[in-house]
Amino acid sequence: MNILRAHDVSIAFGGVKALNEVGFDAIPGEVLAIIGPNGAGKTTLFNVVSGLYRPSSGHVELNGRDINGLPPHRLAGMGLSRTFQNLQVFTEMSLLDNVLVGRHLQERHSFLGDLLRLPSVARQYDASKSRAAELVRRVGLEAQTSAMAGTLPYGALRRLEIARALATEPKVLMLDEPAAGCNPAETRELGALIRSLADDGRAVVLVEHDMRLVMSISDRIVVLDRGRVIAKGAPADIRSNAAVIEAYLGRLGAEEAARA
Ligand SMILES: Nc1ncnc2c1ncn2[C@@H]1O[C@H](COP(=O)(O)OP(=O)(O)OP(=O)(O)O)[C@@H](O)[C@H]1O
Repeated sequence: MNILRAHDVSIAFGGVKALNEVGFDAIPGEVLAIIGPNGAGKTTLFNVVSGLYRPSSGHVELNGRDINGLPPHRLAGMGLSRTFQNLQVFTEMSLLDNVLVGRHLQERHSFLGDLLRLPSVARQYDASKSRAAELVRRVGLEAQTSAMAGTLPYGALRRLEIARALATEPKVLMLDEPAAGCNPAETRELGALIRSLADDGRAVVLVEHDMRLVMSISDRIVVLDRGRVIAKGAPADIRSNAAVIEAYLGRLGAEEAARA
């Protein structure tokens, strides 16, 4: 049932145990949110799962295969793709070219084939170009396909980033703070897009600080605090979970909130 599984993952930086036996499952068709206060370990978990860090213990499995220590480009080839908190778009390139760059990871062609300009390479390029245009359309940016990315408003850049991550045809899409910097209207549109990407059958895993967005699009939520999982469940359960409220507000704040 699950396509991505983290099992008892731990990692430390110097004396700081950033993750302590953390686990979760991601399921096709679902949005799984990873939340927690600042410094809880969310980004570190993303970095472990997407191949940037190797855990000191525990395992990450993609489609039942142990992927510990595999580099991001190998993971992309196996169906896992991610975005970053800081936008990674090329502002001097068109939207289409930005997505084509992401697509490049997916293609197989030889240096010699490129050099000789083989018809098969040209055909592959045409197919990639039309798929890239389709993905630009999929994220709602078709009117700007040929525009320079740098001319877009912030919310559109966030969508472009998602189109680029989709270019490797992932089955697992990991989004690191997809709504960071967006205004409320852009955030709502992004939420609808993210939900629809999961509804298409992908497993979507996201780290996000905007609780309204998280609560409205997630099927399940994992809450981290100081490197540990303190709660897992549906949005309604998480919203009323005492340990979660305390992690966010502190014990005194939680008591005040309960009295209010
Ligand atoms: N490369 C690193 N070197 C040393 N310490 C690190 C490193 N990366 C993370 N940490 C530490 O690990 C802990 C978890 O950090 P992490 O960035 O994963 O938290 P986070 O939940 O993503 O926080 P935020 O919401 O602020 O982005 C923090 O104490 C942080 O200082």
